[in-house]
Amino acid sequence: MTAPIQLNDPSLWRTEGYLNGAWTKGSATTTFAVTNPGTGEIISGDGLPDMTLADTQQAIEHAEEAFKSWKKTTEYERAAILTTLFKLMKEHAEDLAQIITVENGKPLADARGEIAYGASFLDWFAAEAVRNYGDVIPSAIKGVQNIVVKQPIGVCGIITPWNFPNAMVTRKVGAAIAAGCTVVLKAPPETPYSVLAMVELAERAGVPKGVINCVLTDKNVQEVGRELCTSPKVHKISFTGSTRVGKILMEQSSSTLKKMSMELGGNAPLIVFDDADLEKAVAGTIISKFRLSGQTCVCANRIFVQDNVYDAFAEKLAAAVKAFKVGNGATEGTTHGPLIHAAAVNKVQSHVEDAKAKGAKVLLGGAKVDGPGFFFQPTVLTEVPRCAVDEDETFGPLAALYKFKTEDEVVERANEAAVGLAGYFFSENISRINRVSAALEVGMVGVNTGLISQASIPFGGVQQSGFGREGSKYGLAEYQNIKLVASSL
Ligand SMILES: NC(=O)c1ccc[n+]([C@@H]2O[C@H](COP(=O)([O-])OP(=O)(O)OC[C@H]3O[C@@H](n4cnc5c(N)ncnc54)[C@H](O)[C@@H]3O)[C@@H](O)[C@H]2O)c1
Ligand SMILES: O=CCCC(=O)O
Repeated sequence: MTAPIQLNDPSLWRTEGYLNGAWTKGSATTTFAVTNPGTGEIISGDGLPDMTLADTQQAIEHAEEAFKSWKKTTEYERAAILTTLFKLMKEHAEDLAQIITVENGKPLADARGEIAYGASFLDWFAAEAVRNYGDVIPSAIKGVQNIVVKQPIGVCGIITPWNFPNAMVTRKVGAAIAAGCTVVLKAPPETPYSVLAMVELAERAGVPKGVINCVLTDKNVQEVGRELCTSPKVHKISFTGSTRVGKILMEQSSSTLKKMSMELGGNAPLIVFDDADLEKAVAGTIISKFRLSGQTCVCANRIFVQDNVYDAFAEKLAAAVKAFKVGNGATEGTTHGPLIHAAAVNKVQSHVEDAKAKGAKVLLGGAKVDGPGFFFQPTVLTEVPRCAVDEDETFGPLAALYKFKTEDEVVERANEAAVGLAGYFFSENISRINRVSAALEVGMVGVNTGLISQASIPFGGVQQSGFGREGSKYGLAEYQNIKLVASSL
């Protein structure tokens, strides 16, 4: 099938899975459709193959076979391939961004930003690969030398979400390749084309056959996931997605005691203290809350504002949100795109209705948008009481403003969530900045900023947001085993 959009390089629009260096439907007997959430139109023609359990088993075997030689490549060889892939991404950045927008819906400017972000992980891990240092440890046993080396863990099962269809792939696969691992990648059914385009570029960059394998499916996702988790040939699972699915994968992986990285859901608190610079706080809230129309795991979910600046902050925030241009991400000037599907729109609606029923006031928005595509009005609620938002991330464009009086009270509220991915606060008081940064029970804190994501930072959460860190100097270790070699001299 030809691409539904004009690409400079139409061969980036792949329509099959990828096993052992070959594009294939595998043993699929059915297909699944992909929808443009900005228009509601199906963009996948006759559909993509629903690959099967048998295809996954094959993919694992190919990855296991490829690992035998790939693990012996030098860090410099792997870094060179990652650098080539980085350059190819830059060269094809516009096509890759167009592909994201047509299947995910995000505005083109954001999609271009995601490609730059995604590419930065390849650049980062190319550099990390050649800094894969070991240790020499003083020995307590006379005549014995202790050397510690880091080795690739083996075949990795990688499961990525639709919200960053490109960057979640490069963040994981970049690290795996740098470490010397091979991978079986299960693409998200909502946004498979971005994943396939990256696999195509990886092939062009010289990634040998079997090192990256990609399974496509919607219908068989549970069987495919279970196989990745239970196969004794897979030594690592890296997952980004919901806490609900993360728990299933962890339970399934217990039979083989796999190493796991779990980047799960959040329910980020964002706190505006009365000593904040309100302009900074509004700008930070806009980026944190409304990035990708609220569909990032690090989006602010519960916005706590101190009582004596509450009205002023709410008014400024609503004025800024009113200026959004909501629409199809491919349309020039759109600042905020659709949600991924109708269920996502319904979830936002249910959170708004629940908050309203309990006493919240609608300052702006509050309703679905009629017409094609999956849109919800950017919404600001005030006087928000305890409600569904406290319990669950909305994953949509709803800014729920809670009022608080004291620092102690708000820190306790912020830490009530069972999850702990990101947290943000705004204050110009250095003592408070130190106290609150230390007190928030999250993996990542943004102070006077709503944007924290970069390749160089350890991305990840605590509690039910999962464990493991991606990117940064810690990211490579997720794909490595530490081995001691104690030798008699
Ligand atoms: N912490 C992070 O870095 C991060 C990043 C992005 C999204 N998320 C979280 O992901 C959620 C939104 O994404 P979603 O709704 O697509 O999540 P999801 O958990 O439903 O899906 C994520 C991926 O898991 C796959 N999947 C679903 N069920 C599976 C199963 N039984 N076995 C194997 N794979 C399965 C999906 O096909 C998809 O590829 C939110 O909770 C968000 O916070 C977290
Ligand atoms: O939504 C998850 C990832 C978002 C990010 O890396 O900033």
